[in-house]
Amino acid sequence: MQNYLDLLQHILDHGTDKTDRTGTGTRSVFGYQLRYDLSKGFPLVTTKKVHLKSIIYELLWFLKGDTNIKYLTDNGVSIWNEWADENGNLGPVYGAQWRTWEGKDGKVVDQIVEVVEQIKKNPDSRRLIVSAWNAAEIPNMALAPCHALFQFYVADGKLSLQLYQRSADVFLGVPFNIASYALLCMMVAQVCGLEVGDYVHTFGDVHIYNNHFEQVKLQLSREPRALPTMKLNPEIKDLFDFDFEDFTLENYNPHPGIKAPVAI
Ligand SMILES: Nc1nc(=O)c2c([nH]1)NC[C@@H]1CN(c3ccc(C(=O)N[C@@H](CCC(=O)O)C(=O)O)cc3)CN21
Ligand SMILES: O=c1ccn([C@H]2C[C@H](O)[C@@H](COP(=O)(O)O)O2)c(=O)[nH]1
Repeated sequence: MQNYLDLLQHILDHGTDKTDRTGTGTRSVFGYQLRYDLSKGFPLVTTKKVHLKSIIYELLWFLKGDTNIKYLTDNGVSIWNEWADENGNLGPVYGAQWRTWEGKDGKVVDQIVEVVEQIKKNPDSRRLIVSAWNAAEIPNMALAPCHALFQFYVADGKLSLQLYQRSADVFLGVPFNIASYALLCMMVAQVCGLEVGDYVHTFGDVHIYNNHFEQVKLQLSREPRALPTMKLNPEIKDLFDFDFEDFTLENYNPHPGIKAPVAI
């Protein structure tokens, strides 16, 4: 994960200090790209301990089309608590747009089902896209989608995925986002009978919050370690059949965790 550390250093060295919606302030750059060959290990940051359990439950929650935090909190995951209303609702965030995007005349599109079907039937398609950026619905969401759009690509029997993230909290959010989409690529590859290719992560405004500088410097003082391996239960042939128990992370030996406040 040296390229993640290079991104932290690049923002420190070349970023612009900007105000932001949360009132915290950030140092930010616009436009950057990370790439991981998923056959070479699972891209989980090793220079701090990352809580994979939260990442897996959040991804399963997106895939269910769920937008209420109850499923997360029932499983001990609190990362969305600050944004939910008194009933636990977040409005039509990721899960709703992925599974039940509402179009004209009440037509509902299940983007996940459709994209998996297209990967199987029409792997050379250049339209293998899922978008969470439903402009008309954004005012009803607790937070506008940060990981806004992703695209699959099939070549030489391998499935790649590229994410466009319009806004990225590089210390807290990005380690989650990288692992989450890498996992999604592996899951979709398995159910489509493909090998894994590259995970490509493209950023818009990628920033370090002003109250994360010390944590970032601590991370930059640490040496990255060998990547862990992620094993999926090979019996699972349908994307919606994955459960928490179907994921096994092996050989993850990170440096200790680093706490940081989240900007709300
Ligand atoms: N400012 C901000 N950054 C984000 O990364 C972010 C948001 N807001 N809002 C929506 C979601 C929620 N996400 C979050 C929220 C909190 C953590 C967090 O506090 N992580 C800690 C503890 C992890 C845990 O409890 O599992 C960490 O050390 O990684 C991570 C991602 C990602 N998103
Ligand atoms: O998955 C996520 C979700 C959110 N973030 C970060 C990016 C920004 O720091 C905030 C969102 O604030 P906006 O003003 O809406 O841009 O949350 C993330 O990194 N990853």
